[in-house]
Amino acid sequence: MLAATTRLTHPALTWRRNALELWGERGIDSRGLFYEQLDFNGRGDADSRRRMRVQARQLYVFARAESRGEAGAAEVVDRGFPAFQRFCAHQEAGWIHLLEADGSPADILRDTYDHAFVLFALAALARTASHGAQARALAQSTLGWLDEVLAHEAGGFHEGHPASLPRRSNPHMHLLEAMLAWYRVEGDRQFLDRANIIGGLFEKHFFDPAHDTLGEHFNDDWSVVAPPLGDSVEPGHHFEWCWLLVRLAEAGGADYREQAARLYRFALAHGLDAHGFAVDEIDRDGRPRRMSRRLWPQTELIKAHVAMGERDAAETSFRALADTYLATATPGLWIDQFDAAGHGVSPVVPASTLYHIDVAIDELTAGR
Ligand SMILES: O=P(O)(O)OC[C@H]1O[C@@H](O)[C@@H](O)[C@@H](O)[C@@H]1O
Repeated sequence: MLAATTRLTHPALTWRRNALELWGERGIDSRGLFYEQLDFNGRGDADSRRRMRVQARQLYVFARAESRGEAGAAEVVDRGFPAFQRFCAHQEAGWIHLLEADGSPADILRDTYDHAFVLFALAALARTASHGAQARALAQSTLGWLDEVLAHEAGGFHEGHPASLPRRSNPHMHLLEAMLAWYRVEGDRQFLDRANIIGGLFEKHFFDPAHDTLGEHFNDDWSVVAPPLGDSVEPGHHFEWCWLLVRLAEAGGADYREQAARLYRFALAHGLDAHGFAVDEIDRDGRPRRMSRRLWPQTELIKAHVAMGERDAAETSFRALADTYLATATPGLWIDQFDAAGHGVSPVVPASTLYHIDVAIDELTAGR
């Protein structure tokens, strides 16, 4: 049974403990592989294929919980980390994209976005007592392989190996997140340098100063692809980049806080619905496209509020999130998606909801 050993002063911490208890008990199978999803009664789906990125995200969450001293988390990590290495490692190098339910490889694509989450999880594992050395060694080989095989001659990284188009800003955003996490753990300048390089890509290619928007999809040479992909704006990504760019500057890296504020303001002005929830997609003129609203853009909204120093707004957004997205049947479950009319449309709870909520709660409660 997972139980908090710290005092729970913010309601968000109680909700996180509920989530950790549930996912720690029900969200991992006898082999140590995490389920993709639970149903609203908290039952895992043994027949689903398993995406590597979900395994990495769950490992991140439980490694962080172990470092905070939450009872039971270390056991989950002790089961999950060896299984991750056994099932997800590619036989040559890197990490495969997808597993069959029986654990055999279903897609051996090595995807850059996925690898960002491997590095992010390894940074959290590096802080644990028993897995630090192994996590450091794996991060070193993963980064080396990324540089060797996935680096693109026009800067940044290919989408994956084998390479595909369009290229996206999104994997680079999560690599920035991972490099900042490693810099926090090691204090080693190479990680800040890597984070700065991604910041440079943001400034040069991803940020559109004519619109104050973030580009999502690009050709090989970083030119923006044609609409509709080329002018798609995801408010959630505006908030997520805003948060990370502020953290980059605070870590002593390059300072893109002005652009971060412009992304934030654009998404606040055009990317929220009448209830203040972040919608899934608009265009670069601020016109609505997909007015559904997943959970993750809401967690990014909270992180961006915190990064911008808007504490009251962060608390208000978190309360609205809890009022609407917390599932009532089983404590610890969060609804993943509502349609434009406000009807819950996710029939199950994806495991990644735990990661999205966990990072937002860390930000909301830091220093409180
Ligand atoms: O669909 P899941 O796996 O929950 O991910 C949800 C979202 O996470 C965010 O951090 C971004 O990377 C998004 O591009 C992604 O769509």
